[in-house]
Amino acid sequence: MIYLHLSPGFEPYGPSVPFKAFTFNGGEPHLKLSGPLPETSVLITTRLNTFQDVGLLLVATDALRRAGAERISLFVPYFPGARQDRVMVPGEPLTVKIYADLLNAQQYHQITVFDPHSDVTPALLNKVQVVDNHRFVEQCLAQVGDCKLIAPDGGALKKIYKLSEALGGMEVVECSKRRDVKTGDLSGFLVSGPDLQGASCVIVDDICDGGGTFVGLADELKKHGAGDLYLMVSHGIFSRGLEPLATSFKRVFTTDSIREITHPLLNQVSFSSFLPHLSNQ
Ligand SMILES: O=P(O)(O)OC[C@H]1O[C@@H](O)[C@H](O)[C@@H]1O
Repeated sequence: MIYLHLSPGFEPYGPSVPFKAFTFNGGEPHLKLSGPLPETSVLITTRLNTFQDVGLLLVATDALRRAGAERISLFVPYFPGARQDRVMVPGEPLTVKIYADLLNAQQYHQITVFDPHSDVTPALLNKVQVVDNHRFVEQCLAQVGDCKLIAPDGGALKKIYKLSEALGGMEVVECSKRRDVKTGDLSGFLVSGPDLQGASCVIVDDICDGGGTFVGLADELKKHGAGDLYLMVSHGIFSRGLEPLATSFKRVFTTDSIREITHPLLNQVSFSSFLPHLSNQ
């Protein structure tokens, strides 16, 4: 097995394929392998945040096949469009299916995704392997100590109970989002379950985008007497930066599935530490 790392930061574990990638002045992605392939089995690792990233992946896949690769697998920790996994109102696209169809057409030997937003992503992909968040959360919890797991909404419950079981039965606090009946906008949270007085709490979710969900939930947990608050999200988009989270959370944990970030509030776990476990796929 050899690697082709399309995104910086997913450090090679074992031999990797040298290549040069660039974008033509007109905006088209291009890539050239720097020599013959030493092996026919290749694992491509990549971040896919934009259609441009997908374009580079497709040209890389084609270049590998033309160079003799027979078994190409893909590791794409953050699956793009995964939140647009249903058409809520007429006129919307089903974005996750567009990406899934494009990748399925490449006939990868296996596609590995990390903690996808919902079951729709793996359902749409052929030959998919899902890496759950258990190892990531366990690694982060070692730095936090005794705490309760917070499920931010009903959709997160199934996953968080599996996580709790994997971690030896950690206590789960169930929360649910309250929405304005007219606009559907988030208006607050309901927190139910054990006494939180002075307890350290860890909110676990798949994605932090703007962070509004978690700041709102943190406020509610504080009203219930919670102690130190931590946030663990598999995919850190942080579209408003980390600052809005700084007053609510003692520490934020994420992976480098979206990009590499350095911030005093943040602990970032690199996928380079997970890649060894994928090398036999
Ligand atoms: O409040 P922000 O960070 O924008 O959004 C994060 C929430 O939006 C959902 O898709 C995620 O699963 C998470 O619950």
